[in-house]
Amino acid sequence: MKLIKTSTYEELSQMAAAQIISKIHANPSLKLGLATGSTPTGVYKRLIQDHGENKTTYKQVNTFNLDEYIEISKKDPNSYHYFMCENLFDHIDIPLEQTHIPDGTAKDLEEECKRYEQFIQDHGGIDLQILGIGQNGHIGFNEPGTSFSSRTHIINLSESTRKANSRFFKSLEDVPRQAITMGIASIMASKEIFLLVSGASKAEALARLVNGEVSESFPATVLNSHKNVTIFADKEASALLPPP
Ligand SMILES: O=P(O)(O)OC[C@H]1O[C@](O)(CO)[C@@H](O)[C@@H]1O
Repeated sequence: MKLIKTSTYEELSQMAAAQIISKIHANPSLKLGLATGSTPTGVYKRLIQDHGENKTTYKQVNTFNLDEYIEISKKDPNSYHYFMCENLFDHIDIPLEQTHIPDGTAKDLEEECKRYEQFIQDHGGIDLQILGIGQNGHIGFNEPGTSFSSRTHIINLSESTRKANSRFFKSLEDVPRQAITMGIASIMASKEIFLLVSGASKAEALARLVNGEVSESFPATVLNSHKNVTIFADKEASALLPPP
């Protein structure tokens, strides 16, 4: 794993965005895996800014999001569909039909998981996956204990994840109890992974990922066995890492 430490969140976002943009220039039909949550929003802002200033085009890019809440309509401001439109898709020239997110309102959710997994494979897989990390080590919505061989599946959200995400909802009660998420094996099948880690609240998780043994009890540790991972971490998130 390559670790890039930055002084600030702004620098982290700038550096990760610059690398994503250069990959799109090198491969205009990049298959780009996307994450939600607070961490990647700085990167998305810079992609939008660069699209305005330098006209980087997304006309041939396909995006694949990691996850979506179950039983939240796409029009609900708390859905990840809504989040992605607000934070990225509505501000760049990507055709909406080339943006893909699991459908948490599908009638047959098991079937939707199978469809989404197959769909990614039919597109030749993900070239570059952007990831955040939960304080409990979750990647996508794969909570501790999720099998490393899991493919896209339905997950029961842990209370700690629901609590962490309740900041976006009116109350904890409103936070969904389930989501569809790409599995660990689906994420690991990506050719390259950028993990974005920001803030003191993620310092322990990052230290455990970097120093710890690979264990299903802390899903992100699986990244130690991927061949092409870059971690972008700001100063606060790096605080508990051993000195170089
Ligand atoms: O960037 P945040 O908001 O801390 O979220 C971390 C992770 O948690 C999730 O939002 C799910 O809870 C992931 O999608 C994200 O990568």
